[in-house]
Amino acid sequence: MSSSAPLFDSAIGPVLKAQNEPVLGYAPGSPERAALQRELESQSQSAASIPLVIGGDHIDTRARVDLAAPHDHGHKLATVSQAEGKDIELAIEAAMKARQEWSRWSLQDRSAVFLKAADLLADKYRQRLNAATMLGQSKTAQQAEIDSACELIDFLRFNVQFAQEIAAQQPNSSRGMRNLTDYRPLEGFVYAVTPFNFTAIGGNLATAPALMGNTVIWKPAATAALSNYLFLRLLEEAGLPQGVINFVPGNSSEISARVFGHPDFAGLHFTGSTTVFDELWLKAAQNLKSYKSYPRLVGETGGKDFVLAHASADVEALAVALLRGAFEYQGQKCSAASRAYIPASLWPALRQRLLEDVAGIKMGNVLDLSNFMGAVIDDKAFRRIARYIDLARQGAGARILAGGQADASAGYFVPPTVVQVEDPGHALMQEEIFGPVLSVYVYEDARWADVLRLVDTTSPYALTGAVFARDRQAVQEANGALRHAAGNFYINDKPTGAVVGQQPFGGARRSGTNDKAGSALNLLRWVSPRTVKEAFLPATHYRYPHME
Ligand SMILES: NC(=O)c1ccc[n+]([C@@H]2O[C@H](COP(=O)([O-])OP(=O)(O)OC[C@H]3O[C@@H](n4cnc5c(N)ncnc54)[C@H](O)[C@@H]3O)[C@@H](O)[C@H]2O)c1
Ligand SMILES: N[C@@H](CCC=O)C(=O)O
Repeated sequence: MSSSAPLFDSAIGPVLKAQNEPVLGYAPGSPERAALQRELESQSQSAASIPLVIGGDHIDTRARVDLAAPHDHGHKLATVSQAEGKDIELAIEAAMKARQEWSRWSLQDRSAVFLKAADLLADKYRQRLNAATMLGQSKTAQQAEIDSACELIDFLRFNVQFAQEIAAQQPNSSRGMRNLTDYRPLEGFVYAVTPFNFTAIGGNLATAPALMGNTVIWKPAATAALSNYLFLRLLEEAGLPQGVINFVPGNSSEISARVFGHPDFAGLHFTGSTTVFDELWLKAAQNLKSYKSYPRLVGETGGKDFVLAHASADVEALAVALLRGAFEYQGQKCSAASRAYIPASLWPALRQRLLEDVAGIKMGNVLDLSNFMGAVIDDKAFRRIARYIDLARQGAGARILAGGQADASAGYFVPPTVVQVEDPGHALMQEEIFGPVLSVYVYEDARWADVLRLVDTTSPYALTGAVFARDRQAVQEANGALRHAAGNFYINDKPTGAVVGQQPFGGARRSGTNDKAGSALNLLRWVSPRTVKEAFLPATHYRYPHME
């Protein structure tokens, strides 16, 4: 990197308009299916070794943990190096060193790295990253394609567009002066702590601050290390300079203690559970006075996402939305439909159609592409979900209508489970389960207004939600009454599957800071703008006209 590179970009060329990456279908006989199957076979042959990546060095540590396939836990996929205290100090040093040059690169030059990364992912790396996501996180071909290929490519391309639009926003200048906004990166490093469930989210949390000129410490979820490390290698191939993103899998608490104790900590880019985000926020607060600047804390967290049906809803569309919304990726999307409110008049027809479809769902090893569902991520998740199913089985006021028999003998399999509850305040209607469990409350049609209040007040979260109605008045009422109940609100569609550039994603209340991943709003959190005024003809005496 040259130190004569420009300090900031005020002159930006025409903004490149991003397009969403088309989703491939993987139908039998298609070239993408054959390529994916070859890659799955190749990655299944032997266990990978995943190092730390600090300042461009790939470091194998003595402390390591094994990573297994969730759908076949006897199959070891990788051994993952574990960062310890001194590694974190080195990673922070590397980030601060790389910052000196990276923060001076022009936005155009930084953008080129991420645009090249998007192109590499759309082509050479597409099936490699999809296969790693399928094997490591137990996604089907469709679920991997919309995540590790399309959503991640979209994040990379749209963020470049949004960053350029931000840079082009400049203040007015009047005669005798010029004014500029210099979109500086934060003065320090950013800590990206990422979840297991979306390879795209991991990639975005690390790259969005980097695009804005920051350097990053990336702590991936242990169970997503295979796909996340492969993405880091892709970034290296795209030309990301050493030390800009430092990859440190390892013990979360130990890593966080070092990071939050460092005076150059400038921002947290987190996605995961509400409990962990609370913990990290408190750590930052405890250390606040030791930081150079007030850190930016961005966290997208849990959800208890609803589907509310009005008596005018289309039953077929509702049934499909519930099934896909609740059970795709085993219900492990923060956006997953988890509580449903169904009018009594529709329930008999809906129940029949939903249970018939659920009975036809195929679940199993994701190497078999005919499966609709794989396994949940690990033993801890399996046990948590099983506890909720037991609550439904044993507690009064709940009845299991489908599923319920979880089995962890070969992989962590939890079948799609539908529970009907009598009490709309049941724990199954309030708490995030993060598994394939859909709780249904059936209400009297005439109590629509009460149900709107119930949906709004039952759970502390406010991430996604959907209303199904053909009656326009009902749509309007739900849209108004549930304005603060979801950051992403859907009308006659499932509450999952937000697309970058189309439905910017994030929720409020206990679902996070709602900084909308994959939008300009998020990128603005990673800059600390400086206003520059230059006077061409500065005043040469201090007196004003009224003094004459
Ligand atoms: N709102 C969103 O956009 C969104 C998107 C995806 C997932 N999620 C949420 O994420 C959760 C599921 O993902 P998960 O199981 O990976 O979440 P998690 O909170 O268990 O883990 C998230 C990350 O935090 C790390 N972590 C855990 N304990 C930590 C600690 N004490 N200090 C520092 N880091 C720590 C984990 O290792 C992981 O990297 C769900 O609650 C889901 O709703 C939210
Ligand atoms: N874009 C995804 C985000 C899911 C989070 O886990 C969705 O909208 O379903």
